[in-house]
Amino acid sequence: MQAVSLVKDYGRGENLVHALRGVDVAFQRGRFTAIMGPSGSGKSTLMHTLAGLDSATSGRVLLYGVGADGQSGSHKRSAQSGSSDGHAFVDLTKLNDNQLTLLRRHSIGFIFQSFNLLPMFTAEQNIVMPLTLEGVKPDRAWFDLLISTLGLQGRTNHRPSELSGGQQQRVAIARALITKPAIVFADEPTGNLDSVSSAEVLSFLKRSVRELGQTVIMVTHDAVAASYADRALVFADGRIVADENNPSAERMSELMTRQAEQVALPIASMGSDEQGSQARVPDDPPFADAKRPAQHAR
Ligand SMILES: Nc1ncnc2c1ncn2[C@@H]1O[C@H](COP(=O)(O)OP(=O)(O)OP(=O)(O)O)[C@@H](O)[C@H]1O
Repeated sequence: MQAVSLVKDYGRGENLVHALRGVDVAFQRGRFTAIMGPSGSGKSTLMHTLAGLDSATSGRVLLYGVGADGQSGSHKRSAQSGSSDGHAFVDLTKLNDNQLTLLRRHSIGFIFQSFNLLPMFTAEQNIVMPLTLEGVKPDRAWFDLLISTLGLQGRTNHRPSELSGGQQQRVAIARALITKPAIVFADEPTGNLDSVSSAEVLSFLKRSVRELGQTVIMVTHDAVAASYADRALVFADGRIVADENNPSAERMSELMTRQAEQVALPIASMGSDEQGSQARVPDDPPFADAKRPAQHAR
C-alpha cells in the first residue's frame, strides 16, 4: 500500500485544519508497521484515509494486489486501477462508495480498541461472520491455521463474555484475517488491555505477520506496543517526522518525548511574557504513556 502526496483538510476558513500535509509513504507487503504521534497529529486521519473510510482532499492511495472490484488477484482493469511491475493496484481515491464498500469487505481487515465482537455469537461465529454475511463458506484449513496461530484452540465455542479481554482481541484478529485481506488496520488494539494481555495480543499479531505473511498497520500510543512492529512512523502536525526500522521501546519513547517537548516549548514561552507569569508546561503532556518504562516484555 502506498500514499502519494496525501493531503487531508478538514473545515474551511477560520476552521481549516491541515490534518495531512502531503504524506508520502509506502507499506511493504508482509510487514508490521506502527504509527505513533502526539494527539491530533493525524494518525487516525491517515489510517481512515488509507482504509477508504475517509476521503482525501488530494493525492493518491494505492492498494496493491487487488482489482477495482476489491477482489485479490482480479484481472479486471478500469480507470481506477492499473498495473505496476506486474502488480495490480487500485487507487482508492478514485472509487465510488459502492466500490469502496466492496474493497473494504474483501481486501481490508480492521481491528478496533473495543474488539467489536457480537455478544450473542460464539468466537467461531464471530470469526467467520464476514464470510457468513457474504454467503461464503470458510476455508476450513485457513480457519484452523488462524485458530492455532492465535492460540484460540478450545475457545471457539465460547461467547465473548466467557473470554478474557486478550482472548476477545485475538478472536477479533482472526475475524480480521479470515477473508485473507491485502492489509489489516489495527486502531489502538491494546488500548483496553492490561500489560500482560497486551504483550500476548501483540505477540500473536506479530506471528500473523511472520507466519501468515499478513500486512499490518497499527496506530498506538504505546512505545512498547510499537516495539513489536518491524517499522514505526512518528507523526507530528500532519507529517511523518521519523521512520524507524526495528524500533525499540526506548527509541520510540525518546522520539515521543521529543515531540511532547516541541509541543510544550511554545506554551512555555507564551507563559514567560512581560507580566512575569510563570512558564507553563502542561500537567498532562501528550504521550505521558510513552514515557513510562516498559512494563511488558516482548
Ligand atoms: N471530522 C473532523 N473534522 C474536523 N477536524 C478534524 C476531524 N477529524 C480530525 N480532525 C482534526 O484533524 C487533526 C488530526 O486529527 P487525528 O484524529 O487524525 O489525530 P490523531 O493523531 O489520531 O489524534 P489522537 O491520538 O488524539 O486520536 C486534528 O487537529 C483534529 O482536530
